[in-house]
Amino acid sequence: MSGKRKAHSVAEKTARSSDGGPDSGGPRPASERDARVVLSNEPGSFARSVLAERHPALIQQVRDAFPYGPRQHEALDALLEQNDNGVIEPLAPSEPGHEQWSVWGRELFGRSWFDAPFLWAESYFYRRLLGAVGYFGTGPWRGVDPFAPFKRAELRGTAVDEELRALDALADVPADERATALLHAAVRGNRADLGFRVTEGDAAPGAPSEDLVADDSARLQRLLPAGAGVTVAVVADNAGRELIPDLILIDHLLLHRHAERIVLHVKPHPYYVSDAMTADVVDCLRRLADAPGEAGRIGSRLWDAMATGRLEVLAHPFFCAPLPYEEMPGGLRAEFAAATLTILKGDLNYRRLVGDRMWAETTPFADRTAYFPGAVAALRTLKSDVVVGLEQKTLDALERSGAAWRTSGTHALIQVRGR
Ligand SMILES: O=P(O)(O)OC[C@H]1O[C@](O)(CO)[C@@H](O)[C@@H]1O
Repeated sequence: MSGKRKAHSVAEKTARSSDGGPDSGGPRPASERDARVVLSNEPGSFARSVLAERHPALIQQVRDAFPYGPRQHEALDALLEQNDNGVIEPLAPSEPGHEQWSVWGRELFGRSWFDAPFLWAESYFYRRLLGAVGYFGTGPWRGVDPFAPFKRAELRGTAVDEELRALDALADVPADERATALLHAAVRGNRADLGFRVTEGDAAPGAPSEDLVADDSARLQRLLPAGAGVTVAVVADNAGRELIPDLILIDHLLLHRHAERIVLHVKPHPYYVSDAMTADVVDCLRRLADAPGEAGRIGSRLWDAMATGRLEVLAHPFFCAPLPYEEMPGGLRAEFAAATLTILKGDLNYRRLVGDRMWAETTPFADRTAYFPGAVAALRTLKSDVVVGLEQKTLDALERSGAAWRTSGTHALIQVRGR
């Protein structure tokens, strides 16, 4: 299927379905063939608001967070102008990734950002933002994460202190209850998304309303019985307040031998504001290890697990590619195939897993992920229009509620497909 997909032009890939619903409003297509790619050019759509509102706000936040020189300010001005009024320009031939992006963007350069697939446009925006601040350059700003101040502030915050203290109360509860609590904390952690907060106000975890629209947690637990001695892959999403509960869940899986080895996949460079890189894993491990009580014990166990190789961090370049997982390269496919279960965190990973299209919401999750090499679980807070695997009665109730349940971060899901 992926080979066939790749041969399609962007025009075919983005063809509209006959239902024409731009966003959450209209009925979704009945057939898979008709599900259209999410674009950002529909007035009033969520995708459009990300490009039109979040991206300019983000440029401003990054600009304010660093004492950049004239070169960076000019490049950020140019990116803002292009984002608002201009067309998509290719990377300069001297820029790292130029060749790769000229293939990925072949049919999109010269067009408006708003006409490109949403997934592509967001991904390229982050690549251009990093370019503008000199992240890939040869000068002194090379490798300086433009989102580090936001990630650091979050990690140092008192909310994290409270979340870590709460672990003391969990230390003595039976292992299966603890497992459920930690699983839900990892799902809820996905609400702590700094990108989401650029324009939404503080939508952090701890707020009420973690409403699961699908809950396959029992299936997930059956896939990882205690003592199984297997390898599990965890594809991380955000750093800080999301990665901390992810690491705590990882510790639980290792401690109770639900997994013998865990591979934690992170981004190779800054992405979608708060996405985790190796440096963020290190910061979170330090935060845990330096904490008193149970959090500190978890931190030192994880530190040891890194030393023995039971916990390994990988940063494959594909995680910053503007592509669905269906088009993952062979090496990464083999990694996932070797794992008994791959757990994908977050909204963006979900979009890439099922495909960033306006699927009928009741399309089975197992069908959309049949291509994935091995069992796969999605732990996600809903922050974009894409969703599959809902039961009709759940969907009806959500629609009747009148709430912006798809995009407001108030709802979450745990979906699992076995082998
Ligand atoms: O951090 P997460 O859960 O992947 O969420 C990122 C989400 O934020 C957005 O960039 C903007 O809301 C979405 O497009 C994206 O799916």
